[in-house]
Amino acid sequence: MRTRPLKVALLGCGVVGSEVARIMTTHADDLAARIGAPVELAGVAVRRPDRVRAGIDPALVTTDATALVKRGDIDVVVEVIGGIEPARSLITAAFEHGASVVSANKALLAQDGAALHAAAEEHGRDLYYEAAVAGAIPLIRPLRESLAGDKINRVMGIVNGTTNFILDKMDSTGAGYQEALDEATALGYAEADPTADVEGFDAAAKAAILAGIAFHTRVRLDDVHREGMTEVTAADFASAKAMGCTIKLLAICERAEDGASVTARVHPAMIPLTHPLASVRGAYNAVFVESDAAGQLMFYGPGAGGAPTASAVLGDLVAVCRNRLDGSTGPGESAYAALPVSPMGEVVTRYHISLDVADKPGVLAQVATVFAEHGVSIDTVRQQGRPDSDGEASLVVVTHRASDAALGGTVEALRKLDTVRGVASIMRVEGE
Ligand SMILES: NC(=O)C1=CN([C@@H]2O[C@H](COP(=O)(O)OP(=O)(O)OC[C@H]3O[C@@H](n4cnc5c(N)ncnc54)[C@H](O)[C@@H]3O)[C@@H](O)[C@H]2O)C=CC1
Ligand SMILES: N[C@@H](CC=O)C(=O)O
Ligand code: NA
Repeated sequence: MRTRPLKVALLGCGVVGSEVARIMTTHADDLAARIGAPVELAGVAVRRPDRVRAGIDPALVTTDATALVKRGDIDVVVEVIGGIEPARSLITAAFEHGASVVSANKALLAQDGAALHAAAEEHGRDLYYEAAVAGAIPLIRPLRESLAGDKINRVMGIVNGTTNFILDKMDSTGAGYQEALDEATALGYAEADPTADVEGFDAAAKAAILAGIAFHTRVRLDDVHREGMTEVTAADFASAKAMGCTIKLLAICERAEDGASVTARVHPAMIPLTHPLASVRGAYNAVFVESDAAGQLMFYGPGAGGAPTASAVLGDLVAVCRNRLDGSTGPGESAYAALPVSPMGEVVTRYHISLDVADKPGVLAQVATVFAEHGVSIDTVRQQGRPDSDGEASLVVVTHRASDAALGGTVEALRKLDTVRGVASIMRVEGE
């Protein structure tokens, strides 16, 4: 074993960073044995230097992250600050000054992954980010390496722990949205600003990363159709239950049937209780991968939280350190397929639409005609009168597979009917 240590700079010492530092210290001997050289925490960049950080030598702590990455003797920079800046400049400077980088920053990778990969390649260094998607779950490496010889057609999963925790609480305990969100924040699952979680930005960033790797195509955050989960109500859960379903915030990346394009989207969806994703509870994540040769694979585990995320960071750290010792680098970006990313209108799936309608003869026929005129085939219709609602009824329509554009046209036309008083909810139905 080499005795001269590999030097690691840690940027950020929050939920994830503090766990990375702890594991680096408590598992130092095992890490050294696995890498073939000791790894030394050479500096820790923080924003609040006065905070007491158990197990971290105060002499290592600095508020000058830029000076730390530019020191020249750093082998690996671990970026767990989050956000776009200063993380992007720090990572770029790290490559320029000879370090490889391990990051958990999905927001940055979804926005600027191509440029960062190019910078890593230019300087002959690694950029690894297993923790950026689905926390501890090994997913990026299996997609990039284990499935490199297969053709991936679909990646669908629950990739945000906070929203899964909230939806699960709302479904199983009847908790309110805010109560469930507060608990997720206290447990360290939610981002500093939970908007990123509940509005689907976090899952969309992960979908962009997954689609890019799965389809060997550059997919950016802006290419991902995104709907959050803040408008999911107790009534939606009741409708889902009536259909034998539950509601999950899903990230779905698909190759078109003709193979000529791809789509990536994040939105709440009903899935049957019999589907394996329905039983993913709490802050757990799970991702289904469908490929030509392997068939269906499922990856499951903790997708958020300090220690689980640090596990993925440490796995990358070991891999990157091994590469440094070998003088090699791991796989970089693979975007050779360069498939176009189609808009949401071209996505084909099933829909659950809940309408408030006038409870009088002929309404059902009128509604059915609108669906037919837009080429959307109805699977089931359920009507129920509402005793408290003065001549109104709820009409729940579940469609066969139709394009999002056709469904959009249908809903627009339905809203124009006098007998349709309102569209209470529209939800996609997946996993059947
Ligand atoms: N918490 C989780 O469950 C997961 C987090 N991640 C990602 O890991 C990264 C870190 O997340 P958390 O640890 O949860 O966030 P956090 O907010 O707990 O920690 C970030 C730390 O960086 C510090 N910081 C901010 N700007 C800095 C600067 N210029 N120099 C030095 N320190 C600075 C902050 O003071 C804070 O302590 C993010 O990219 C996040 O998306 C990824 C997977 C799961
Ligand atoms: N806020 C994220 C953390 C992991 O990426 C989540 O809740 O999944
Ligand atoms: Na992961």
